[in-house]
Formats: sequence, structure tokens, C-alpha cells
Amino acid sequence: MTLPQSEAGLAPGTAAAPAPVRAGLVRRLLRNPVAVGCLAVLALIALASLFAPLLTDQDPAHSSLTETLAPAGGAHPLGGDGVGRDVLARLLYGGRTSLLGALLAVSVALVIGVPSGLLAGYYRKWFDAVSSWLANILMAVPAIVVLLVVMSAVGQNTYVAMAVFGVLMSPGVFRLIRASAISVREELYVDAARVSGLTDGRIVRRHILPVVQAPTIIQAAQMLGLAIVIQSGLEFLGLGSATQASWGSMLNDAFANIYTKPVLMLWPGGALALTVAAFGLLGNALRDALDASAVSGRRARRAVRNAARARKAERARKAEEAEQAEKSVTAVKAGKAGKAVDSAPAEGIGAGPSTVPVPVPVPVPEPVPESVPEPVPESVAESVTESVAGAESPGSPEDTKSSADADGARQPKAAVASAKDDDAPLLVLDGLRVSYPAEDGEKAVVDGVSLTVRKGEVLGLVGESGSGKSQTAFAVLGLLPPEALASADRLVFDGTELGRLNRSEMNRLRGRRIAYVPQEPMSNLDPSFRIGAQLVEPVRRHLRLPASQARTKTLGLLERVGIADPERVFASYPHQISGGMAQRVLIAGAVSCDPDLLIADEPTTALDVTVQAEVLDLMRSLQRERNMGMILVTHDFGVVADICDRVTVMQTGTVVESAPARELFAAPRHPYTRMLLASTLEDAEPRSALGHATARTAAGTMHTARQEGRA
Ligand SMILES: Nc1ncnc2c1ncn2[C@@H]1O[C@H](COP(=O)(O)OP(=O)(O)OP(=O)(O)O)[C@@H](O)[C@H]1O
Repeated sequence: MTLPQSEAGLAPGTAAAPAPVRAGLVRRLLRNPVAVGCLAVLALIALASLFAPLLTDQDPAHSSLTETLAPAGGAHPLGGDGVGRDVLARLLYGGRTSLLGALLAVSVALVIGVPSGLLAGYYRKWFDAVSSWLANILMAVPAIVVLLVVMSAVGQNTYVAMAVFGVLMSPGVFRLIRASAISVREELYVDAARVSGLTDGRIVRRHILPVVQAPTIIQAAQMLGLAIVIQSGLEFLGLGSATQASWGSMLNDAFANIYTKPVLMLWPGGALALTVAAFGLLGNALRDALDASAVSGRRARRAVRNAARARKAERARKAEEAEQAEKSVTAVKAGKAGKAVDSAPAEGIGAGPSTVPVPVPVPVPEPVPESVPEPVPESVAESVTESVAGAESPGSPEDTKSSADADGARQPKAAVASAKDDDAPLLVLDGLRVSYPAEDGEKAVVDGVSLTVRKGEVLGLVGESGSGKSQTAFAVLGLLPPEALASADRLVFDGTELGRLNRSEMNRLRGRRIAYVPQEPMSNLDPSFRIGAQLVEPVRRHLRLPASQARTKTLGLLERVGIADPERVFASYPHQISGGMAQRVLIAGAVSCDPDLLIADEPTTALDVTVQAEVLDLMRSLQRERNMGMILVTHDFGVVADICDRVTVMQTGTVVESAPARELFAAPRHPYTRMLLASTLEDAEPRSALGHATARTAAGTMHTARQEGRA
């Protein structure tokens, strides 16, 4: 079965009040005297052309030989042209032809270029390849030659020529829109929107169009000027309609009489120069106004990105410190006792820089016989067993059985009964394979991964960085990038084969029944929209609630996730809240439609240590009160011990071990699991002696403290 990939982005938010970055555009434009002047000139020209019959009673096409080159005055305020037609009437009516022709050309260019650019940039794949190829061909064609051919073929019809010119200009629009759409679709908040189940149409309207509208407006203003020049050029060459007044044909007539009456050049030439200059300058003013408007938006985006970067750098620093600490501890231990860590592949520890604080073993250790589990360092086994002792794991039947065997009479009956109630598998993933095109064929990043999640069960998906945890989660969500090649023997969610769902069916499922909490809260909120707007839209869409009820529900959710001032946060932009708050906001959004399955991809990694514990507590309590199934992607065994019922351990794209949390911590079977555990939950002494309070150590410590508190 081939799995669906993501072809676009999604977003948690939507139809909200536009951000202030756009609100001030008109005001800014009107504050610019050049823009006001240009608008006034263009308005004057447009009105004069529109109301030409009111401004002159002369027929622009009526020729009177007696009025040939008549001087200005009387019935002809601007005189007569070379064949005795009224110059003023031709100037006024000619404006119609020029403006309408230019508008037609630009409209055609936009109608072709905008949707195709959006589709190509948003969906990519074959449509992008084909449309880019066509655009390149069109751009290589010499426009003026094509127009000459068209006019000679279809007759002297200016509007047909302008429509063709619009087609020839459309590749420019296409490329502009496509590039903008590609850059926006890569944003995490667009992914977040998709996860929340918004349709592609809404995502495009809300997240892509606002970004492409500025360059489109500027481009349109410049194209209008260009179209008028090209059209007048054709008419000047005598290719326009003989009966239709136009500025180009006036220039043609004036040129023929340039020595006898040069002033005839002045009127059409002046009108053309004024109009083209006004469009050009207006385009510049619009660009300035949009740039200024976008500054605050860009600042907000930059602030969000900088914050994310800073957090990433901090994590990398901490990971490095942790690695150093572990190396030192390992060295000390090896020197002192030469035991425990010897069981871990020494060459793997600390191999290469890692962005997470889990040491990276390079070689895959051979599994040891299941019947003889290698002992974990005593202190580790004790501390972890203690840690998970309070967890009530529903577990899978096999897991529950083995767990019961392991724990014997200690297994509470209530827990067994509850395990039976929640026994139906919510998610079954079998034989997932994800690969990407590589120079030498394909590179598999997930290879045969299988897992099951039951209702009300928290499954921890653990492994080193790059082991394929996120790819597995994205495959379930149907959010793998378009270039991913994904297949699975089975991917069944609550009885529905996900691979068979079409795009809109998957959209309906995501956000409503399968929700997602991402790793980087800030990058998953669109900086241009208020938090409230971003939360309300999915609620309205999925639950079909009116705006006021959706707002009330959202405020209640914000309160539920521990936000002290929901009204303020509701009305805030993402850059106005902290990372911890942003994660709470995203958790509120994820549970807003009461999903059955919540996929959380390292939801605490980007957070401060103290906030991590609060967010984990919150997720656990939400999961329990809603009896949600949950996949928690993490590299942190402290987190696993805290809230997971079962654990699946991944290494280099494969599952090496899967067991109830209690069982796995008490007797890990695979050497890799033992190595991860040993490196994660060392006894605290050497670390505190070294003074490295890594997030992981702290999480483990806090977890132990909490468990002790519960005991
Ligand atoms: N678009 C892509 N093209 C090629 N390879 C990719 C792509 N996305 C991910 N990968 C590769 O897939 C592998 C698994 O990545 P994944 O993000 O699932 O790891 P992870 O276990 O979640 O790691 P982390 O904890 O660091 O997020 C990595 O080696 C990564 O480089």
C-alpha cells in the first residue's frame, strides 16, 4: 500500500482578522505624495476616458477633409488631425482603448499566472514540472514577433492582440507566484495548518495568498504600463483597428505630419508618458508601502525564527555538554570499575555531534538471546522500575500478559480490567517503509516499522536522532514530503485504512480525530495572525460551531491548558507569548476537537526544563481525561518513564524493541535499549559533581522526584 504524502501545507488557523501588517497599506499609500499624485493622474485619465461622450460631442472616427490639420479652437479645442478627425475626441476615446487593452492583457496574465503559480508552488510534482516547462518555452518566444503574427492572422483587433500579450506575460507572473508559494509552503506553520485538518483551499487563502499578494500587485502595476507601451507600439506601426481611436494610432498620424504640425505628437505622447509613468511610480510606491507594512510582520517572523534558532543552539550546547559529561562519567566508571557501560558499544558513544542529548551508537549491536537479558546497572534498573511503578499501563494483550508475568500478583485487577476495555487497537501500523531518492538509487530512512496504539494508551517512540521517529509519525499523519517514497503493509486507524483515503477525507481526519503537537511551538504558529484566530478556525471547521461558541470553547481550552490570562493570549500574536505558552496553545489546538489519537513529536524539546515538566503533566492529564491514544516521539527516557505505557525503540529506521514501559525499564532486551537507558539514567552523583544540569538529567530527576512525591 502506498501512503499519501503531503503535497501542501496546513495551518491551524484561519479566517481571522488580517494582521496589522496589511491594515495600514492604504493609509501608508495615501501618505505618500507621489502615490497620491499617480492615483490622481490615473483617476483623471480613467474618468476622462469613461465620460468622453460628456466631454465632447465629436465623433472620434468622423473624418472631414475640410478639417484636415485644423488649428485648435472652436469645435475642435485641440484641432484636427491629418485626415480631419477631432484630436480631443480621439484623445479621450483613445484612452479607453489603451486602458482597456492594458487591463485585458494584465487580467489574462494574472488569470493564467496566479492559479498556475499557486498550484505549481503548492502541490509541486508533475504539474510543477509541466507548467515550469511551458513557462520557459513561452518566455523564450519573442513577444513582438508573436503579436505581429497574431495581428496579421486575426485582423487588426487590438483586444485580441492584448489578450495574446497577456498570455505571453503570464510566465512572469507564474514564476513570481510559484517562488513565493514554494517558500511559504516550507514554513512549519503551514504544516501545522495541514495537521489541524484545514483544506488546501483554506491554507492557500489564509497562508499563501497573503504572501503572494504584495509582489503580485507590484508586478500588475508594472505590467499595466508595459502593456500600454506595447499596444501603442503596435498601433503606431499601423496594426491597430483603423476605426478605433487609440493613442498609438494618433501617434502614427502625428508622425506622418510631424513636420507640418508637430504639436499633434504632444497629445498622445503626453497621455502615454503620463499614464505609463503613473503606473510605474505607483508600483514603486506600492512596493514601499507593502515593504513598510511587511516590516513589522517580518520583524515578528524574524523574532520567532531567532527565538527558535536560539533554542536550537542552546539545545545543541546542552547536548554537547551532556555528551562531554557522559564521556567523563564513562571514563571515570571504566577506570574505576570497568563494568556496566562496557556492555554498551563504546565506539558509538558520543560519535559525531548530536542535536539531542542521547549518545549516538554507530554500529548496530547484535541482539542478545531473549532468555538471558543482560543486566542493566543496578542503580539504573532500580530507579527506572521505581519510576514507572505508578504508571497504569493498559498495554497490548501480549504486553499485558508479559507484564503480568513479570509483575505477578502485583498487577492490580482494575488495571487488567481497564486494559480489556481499551483493548481495541486504535492504530495499527505494519511494515512501514519510507525512503528518499538518493544519488545511488533510494535511501531508506524507515525500514519495516510496525507499531500499535490502543485507545487510552501512550506509546513512547524512542531512539537516537535520525532513527526515523518523526518520519514514522509523519507517515501516520500523511505529511511526508512529496519526494518521500512511502509504503506500508497496513496502516489502519480505528478500522479505516488510511492509505485508501483521498486528500479531503484525510483532511477531515487530521485535526479532528488525529491531532499533532509539534516540536517547535513558535515556528508552528503563523506570526501574521492572532493566536485566537489560529485556534478558532479548526474548531469552527471540524465542529461546525458558530464563531461565538468557537471563541468561548477556545478560551476555555486556553484556560484548561494552564494559561492564566486566556483573553490576552487569545488576542496576542505568536511573538508576544513565551515558548512554553506557545506549546500550551498548540496543545490546546491539538485537543480542541477531541481527537482519538494525539501524535506529539518531542513536544518538550524546545522548552525550558521547568516548563518541560509542566507541559508533560498537562499532556498526561489531558490524555487521561479524554482517554486519547498517544504517540509520544522522544529521545528522552525520563519523559518515557514519566508518561508512557509502552515503548517502541527505534534505531536507524528499524524497531529494535517494543515492550510495556515497566518491562522495558526493568529488563531491556536489546543492547541498544540498554545502552540508551544506561546513558540516560545514570546515578546522579557524577553528573552533579560535574555540574552539568542537562535538560535530560533534570527531567529524569524531576520525574524521580514526582514519582517519589506520588509514592
Ligand atoms: N526530506 C528528506 N529527504 C531525505 N532524507 C530525509 C528527509 N527528511 C528526513 N530525512 C532523513 O530521515 C532520517 C530520519 O529522520 P527523522 O526526522 O525521522 O529522525 P528522528 O528520529 O525523528 O530524529 P530527531 O530526533 O533528530 O528529530 C534522517 O536520517 C533524515 O536525514
